[in-house]
Amino acid sequence: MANSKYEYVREFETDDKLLRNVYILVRIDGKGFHKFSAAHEFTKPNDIRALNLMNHAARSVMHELDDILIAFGESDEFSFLFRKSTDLYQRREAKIVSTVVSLFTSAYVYYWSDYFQDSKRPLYPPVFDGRAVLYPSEVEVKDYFAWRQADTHINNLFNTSFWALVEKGGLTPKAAEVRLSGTDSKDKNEMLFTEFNTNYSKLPAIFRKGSVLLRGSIPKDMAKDAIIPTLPETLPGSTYADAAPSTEPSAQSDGPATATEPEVTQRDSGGDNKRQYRGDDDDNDDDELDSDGAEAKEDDNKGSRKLGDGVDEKRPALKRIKKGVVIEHIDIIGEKFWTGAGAYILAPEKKKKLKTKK
Ligand SMILES: Nc1nc2c(ncn2[C@@H]2O[C@H](COP(=O)(O)OP(=O)(O)OP(=O)(O)O)[C@@H](O)[C@H]2O)c(=O)[nH]1
Ligand SMILES: [Mg+2]
Repeated sequence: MANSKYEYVREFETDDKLLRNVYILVRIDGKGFHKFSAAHEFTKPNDIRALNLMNHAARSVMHELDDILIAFGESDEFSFLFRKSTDLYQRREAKIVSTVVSLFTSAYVYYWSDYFQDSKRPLYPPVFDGRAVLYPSEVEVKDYFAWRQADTHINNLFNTSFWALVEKGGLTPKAAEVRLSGTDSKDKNEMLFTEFNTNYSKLPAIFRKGSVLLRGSIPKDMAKDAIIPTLPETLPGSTYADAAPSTEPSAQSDGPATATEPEVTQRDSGGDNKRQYRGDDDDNDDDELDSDGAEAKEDDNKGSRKLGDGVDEKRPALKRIKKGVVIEHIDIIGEKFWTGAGAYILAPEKKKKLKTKK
């Protein structure tokens, strides 16, 4: 296009390239989801439809952007970690963040009715914001994800306790808050177990641990936009303690166990965390191949992670697999994850010619 006299305005654009050779973490968060969740009658404290929809939208982002290594989601937020060497959009911050946010939001709306089956679309357009943070080393990356999962644990235990007191115990929101003030994790576990017959460690792992999206093996015939299977036992109307037990091997069979939870304790002082919601409502992997171009094949499940909620032993053997995005609800706090399922994330990067998308 020929230059025009107006073109000088381009000089006002600033360079927003992110530093090279450091991890790029993009976190998106729902705007005003306190209101959005109330307007759409999300079940409390966790709505499995909403969580699965978030996971679906995040999976769409990972399908589109190959350089995302792992994503972690809870509540109305998702974090995406890009490989250190990514050259996506020449590392221009605005393009990276806006693409992630836009893709996530459009997928959230696009797939809405697959999860909220009684409505065609949300009552109003949901909004997500986004930011990019740079992390120089593995230490910060591990601590970042530990921070988010600890947040999930703290908030979910609080919310589960709070709503048990309100919905089952008949307390007012204010009284429930007072009751929980000054309690730690152990106190809340004990209260749930003795007063509400709820073993917290047996609640579905998706609620307690959030969702971890990894690059892994999925069934050959699984479509890119496959609907994420719901935990049927958590629907409908089962807001907390009635939900079916998690089948993790580490879950304990009786007693108010805390052993499977990350080592985080927080004494509640009454209201410093917005995610602890207190009910004041009145105010392209489809044909992805291995690097050598061959379709991956396995005789059984050995050596591959499986899709789903960690209930591996109940799943049929995957005769034919391909690479895709696997959704797990596992501990990412601690070395076990980073040397096991997540080992590929921080492994030295293979030298390869990076694609540059514009
Ligand atoms: N009932 C219910 N509410 C949820 C669920 N997931 C998220 N929410 C709501 O979404 C909120 C997310 O927390 P925040 O991101 O801190 O709150 P926000 O209203 O989105 O505020 P901003 O992010 O600052 O715009 C929670 O406090 C809940 O009100 C869910 O599964 N069930
Ligand atoms: Mg929010």
